[in-house]
Amino acid sequence: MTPEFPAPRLSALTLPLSEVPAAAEFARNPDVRRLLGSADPATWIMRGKGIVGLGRVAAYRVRGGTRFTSARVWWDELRQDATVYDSVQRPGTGLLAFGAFAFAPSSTVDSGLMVPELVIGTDAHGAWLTLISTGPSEPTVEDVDAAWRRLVRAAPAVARPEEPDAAASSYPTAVPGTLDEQRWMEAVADGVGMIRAGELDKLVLARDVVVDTGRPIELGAVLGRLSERFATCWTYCVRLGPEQEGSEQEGPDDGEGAGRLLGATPEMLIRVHRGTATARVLAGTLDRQDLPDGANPEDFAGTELGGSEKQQREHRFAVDSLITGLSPYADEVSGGEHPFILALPNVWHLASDVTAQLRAGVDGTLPSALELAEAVHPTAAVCGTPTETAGAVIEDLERMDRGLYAGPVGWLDGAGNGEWGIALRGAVQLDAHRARVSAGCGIVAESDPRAELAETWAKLRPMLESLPARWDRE
Ligand SMILES: C=C(O[C@@H]1C=C(C(=O)O)C=C[C@H]1O)C(=O)O
Repeated sequence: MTPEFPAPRLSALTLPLSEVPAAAEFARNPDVRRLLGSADPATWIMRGKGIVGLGRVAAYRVRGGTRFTSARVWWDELRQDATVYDSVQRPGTGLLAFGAFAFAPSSTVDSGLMVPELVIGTDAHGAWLTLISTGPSEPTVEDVDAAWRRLVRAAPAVARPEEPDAAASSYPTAVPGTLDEQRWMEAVADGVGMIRAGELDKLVLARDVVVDTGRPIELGAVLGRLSERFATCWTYCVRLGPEQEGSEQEGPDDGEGAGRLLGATPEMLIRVHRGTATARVLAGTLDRQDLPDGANPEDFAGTELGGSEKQQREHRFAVDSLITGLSPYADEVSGGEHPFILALPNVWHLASDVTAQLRAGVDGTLPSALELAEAVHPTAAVCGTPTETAGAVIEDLERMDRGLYAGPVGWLDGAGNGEWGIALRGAVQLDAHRARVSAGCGIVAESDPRAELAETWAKLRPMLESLPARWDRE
């Protein structure tokens, strides 16, 4: 069921932020988190840098096994027909789309891309702004100014958590989604049995909970809180489109936010910047709440993760799957031999950074970030080994449609650059005050269902604690 959405003709104008009069105040401190008070932002933020998209001029939604290919065809057409004026020329400048893709080809949830009207980006070299409009005429600086005034609303102040960080391992406002805790642990036990029987090597099983915050979710505050607390993760947010199924037109925002995907992921599926691909593979987790009193955190994580044969093996499956997916596109793939420990506020992970120099294909062009995201998704960090078997077992045991959870989320530009994270540590908004939050764990032969359940709570915590965030208006 692939709806046909004609790609519109677009024009894009990218300027250094300093050349946009209306943005003069923002340009003095171009921390993109300051834009989070704006309506319906799309985000990709790490340490206050990254990309925020406001408004939208085009969107494409698709389902099924060809979701990546269809989206790429749509983007290629749109990009070839577009007129782009870009005096900055860096990854993320010029034409840009945010996107999210369902974990499974069988998902009944839409995947797709959406092109914002205004893009504000910052990287180590500076800040820029892109205005994207429909029609062939070149946008002017006056148009950019007008769009800024219309779309940008500064954040009120800092985001604060509404409730103190809960130390408990369960949350009264979170009710089980598809499987309750007991049935999910039974599914894990079944998975362990299949692994021990030699049917597969590794399996990632997830579960979902539904959170009701009791009043409208303050999106900007939630994103502000996530990006502040999980500064070394990528704070993502994208809403692919209006909620009417199969509609290609941008409808009025129903104000409910249904379908919006948001979170702060520590895992980079694939980043392409000027012909170099990089990935951060995670697998192997330790809850910080398990730190014994008086123990040294680094030593504890080093022993429990670095020194654990089970965790190292779990990790290796994930690295190998990434390298296998990437190798056909690269002359050389390096990294992953010596996993390091990534410390996050809630957990420690075993992590590997992998780098590849991309090779041009038969048509002489380098693969785009989206092409590579398709090639490497799903890695064994979120699916298992072997991939096909694990995918089928997941559907059977989890009994839920993962939707956008654990799928690629991120952005791409007109030159093929992009960053696609894995949509983890996130939620999908169900309506104004409810969200579905999902988390999973790698299962191997030695896995214990109760320990895996505790691990899901550790991974759910970032969202459960951030969803009630409010802007501090004092
Ligand atoms: C599946 C999730 O996380 C993944 C699984 C991990 C593990 O099993 O140790 C670690 C990081 C992620 O690759 C999740 O956060 O939901």
